[in-house]
Amino acid sequence: MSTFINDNFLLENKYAEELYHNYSKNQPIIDYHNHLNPQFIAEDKIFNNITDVWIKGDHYKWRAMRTLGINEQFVTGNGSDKDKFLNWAKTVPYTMRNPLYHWTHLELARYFDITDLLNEKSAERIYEETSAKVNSAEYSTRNLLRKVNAELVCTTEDPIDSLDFHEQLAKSDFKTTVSTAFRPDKAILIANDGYNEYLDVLGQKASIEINTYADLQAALRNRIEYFNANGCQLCDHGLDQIYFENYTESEVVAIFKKKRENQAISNEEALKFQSAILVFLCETYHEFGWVQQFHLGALRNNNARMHRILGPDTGWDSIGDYPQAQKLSAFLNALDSKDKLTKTIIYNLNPADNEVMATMIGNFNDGSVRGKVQFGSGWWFLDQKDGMIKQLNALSNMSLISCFVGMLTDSRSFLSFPRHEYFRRIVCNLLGDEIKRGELPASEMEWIGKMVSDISYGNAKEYFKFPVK
Ligand SMILES: O=C(O)[C@@H](O)[C@H](O)[C@H](O)C(=O)CO
Repeated sequence: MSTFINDNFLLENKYAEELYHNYSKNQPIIDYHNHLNPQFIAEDKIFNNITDVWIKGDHYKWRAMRTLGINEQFVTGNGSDKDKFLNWAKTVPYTMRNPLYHWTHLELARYFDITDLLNEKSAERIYEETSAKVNSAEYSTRNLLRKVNAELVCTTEDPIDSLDFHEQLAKSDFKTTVSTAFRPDKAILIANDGYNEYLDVLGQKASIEINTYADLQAALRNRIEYFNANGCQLCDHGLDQIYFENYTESEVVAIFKKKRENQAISNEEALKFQSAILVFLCETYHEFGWVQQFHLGALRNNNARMHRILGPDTGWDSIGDYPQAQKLSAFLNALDSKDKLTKTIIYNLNPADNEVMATMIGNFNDGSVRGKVQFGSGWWFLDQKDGMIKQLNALSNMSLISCFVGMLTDSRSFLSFPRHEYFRRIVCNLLGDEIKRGELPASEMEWIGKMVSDISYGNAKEYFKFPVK
């Protein structure tokens, strides 16, 4: 057995080991937010090689390779898949203390039973060994999900997307439920390039010509009904901050009219519109009983040159320093005041906002639902050991970690599910460490084990109430 990724990886004492092995390890995975491609699952795609399934689409790896000085040709460019892998292998030893180092070796161990370290020396052999397996029926997309005991995966779709693959999967005998999250940010961000062109497509999909603000609301509602009819129970927003400006309905109607007439709108007008449409959407989510997610604080597409070449979500984003508390509080209060605040998960990208979020959720946990408003797991740059521990500590210190719905991969790769194991080991070690130090009673192992089991699976099961196939 490798001395590195072994059965007690990240577990520093017997209490942590007992909590992980007896109460967490075997819990199924509910991956309630990711960016996986549902077509690959529906068609049960067999990947060409390890690069195809493990490096393509993974901007975490891309950033590390670029930082090491690897030419873009071997990151996202026209380099061969094998050369891209060899360059990734060369990079791995330099990722020590970045979560990629742990994730890489966890994934090689869990999917391929490879416990050797990945580096230039082992690269060729590991490429051949993993690629031969990946390019086989045993490693088809559905089998990759079966290997990790995934009970449910929730992809992320735009209102204009078709859910044909989700419909196909719902009718299939594939045991893993494949749901979706409704992500309408493109309909909100009125100042973005291509906004009117996007609305034209949205109108076609909803069979509603979008000329007025009321038309836009009708089209979005139409698509929410379509998503809901296909089992969607979740939405997702990735915004720099919550928008909550004072506006009147007539102002918003006039602003939208100006936009549809291709007139310039001011930043203030854009914020008024974004505030109004976001409230409309959230009131509709409440009507449909959905869970709403807000990913707040990313500073996106910072490298204009590379954004022009590669587009969004390709590794050129970073942590923003937007103010969050005041607008978020006013926004949640406005919905709560009308009894239209649905179950909500808030994720921050700036760790300076951890305590803001951990205390904010308490303002609207009104006793109506257990854990109604959640502080989401460490996201993006924070979904590593340090970031997860900080989020868990803030949540423990200022709310109830026992009601936490736990981990999600937020990933674009079908080999990322050991991130759930990574998270579960960290949770068990945090609690095990406090038991060892006498800060939690060792007499309550069963109770603490139940907490761990709930955070690993049971709380998400109860909170989302996804239908089980
Ligand atoms: O929700 C987002 O916008 C981010 O999660 C984004 O998708 C990012 O590319 C990501 O995958 C972070 O894990």
